[in-house]
Amino acid sequence: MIKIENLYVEINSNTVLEDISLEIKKGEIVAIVGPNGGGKTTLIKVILGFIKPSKGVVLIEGKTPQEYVKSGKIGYLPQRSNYDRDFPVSAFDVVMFGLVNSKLSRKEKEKKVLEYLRYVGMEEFKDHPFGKLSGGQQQRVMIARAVICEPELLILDEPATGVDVVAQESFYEFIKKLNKEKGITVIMVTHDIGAVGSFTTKVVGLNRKLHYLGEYVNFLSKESLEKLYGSEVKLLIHSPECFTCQYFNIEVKH
Ligand SMILES: Nc1ncnc2c1ncn2[C@@H]1O[C@H](COP(=O)(O)OP(=O)(O)OP(=O)(O)O)[C@@H](O)[C@H]1O
Repeated sequence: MIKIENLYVEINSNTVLEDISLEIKKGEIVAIVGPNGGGKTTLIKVILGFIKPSKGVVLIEGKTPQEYVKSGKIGYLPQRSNYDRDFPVSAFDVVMFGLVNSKLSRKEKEKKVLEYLRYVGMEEFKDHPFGKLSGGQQQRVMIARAVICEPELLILDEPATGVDVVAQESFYEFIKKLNKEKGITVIMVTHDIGAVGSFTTKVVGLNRKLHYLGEYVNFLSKESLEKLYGSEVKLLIHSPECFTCQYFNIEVKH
């Protein structure tokens, strides 16, 4: 679905991405990880057609990102901001914004908004002021807005920032469900590789260059982590039940 070849991006004469080549197939869930300033957001902005590469090729379904974006097949959830708690829009209105370019009638749009609010488990909050919802609830509403136009590709930039651990878990479950039921390809920038690793098909480790491309289980080796984050990296294990512990047969002592 996405083909990136020898991509270079320069911003203010600084090379932010250097010689990146990778492919993403339809139906994958891809995690982009790496240290702060490593170029993760820049890479997704290139895929979204917001930033033009200085060199290299980026094709989505054989089209340039700019052409592909015009087809309306990308849903995008930018990095979470602190929404104004008094901003007078309801959860319903926020999801409706996702249909701004749709040719459906008003009635059809309303029906679809309710359907998507139900899908993300937020129908009962439809008339709630968006700013007064919790962080996890706001993210669900924002996801409904990003997917209501039925995209083929969903791009999420640190979607679980500021969302508590329990809400994060159900949020990631929802992403998996979207991928499975609607066949949406998902690209996600994240700092919490431990939480998403078990269901990603591919990990992209970025620190200006492509330091890692492959499966999550191999990513967790000391070498690949040090290569990406430097020699001081420490692996923090969350609980004995976590996927990482089970996979590597790590015993957790309290
Ligand atoms: N508009 C800009 N003007 C100047 N420099 C920029 C701009 N956008 C990005 N950069 C630089 O490009 C580099 C990569 O930034 P980017 O936001 O892609 O990193 P990131 O991996 O997403 O970081 P983080 O994890 O902190 O969100 C950084 O050094 C950043 O300072």
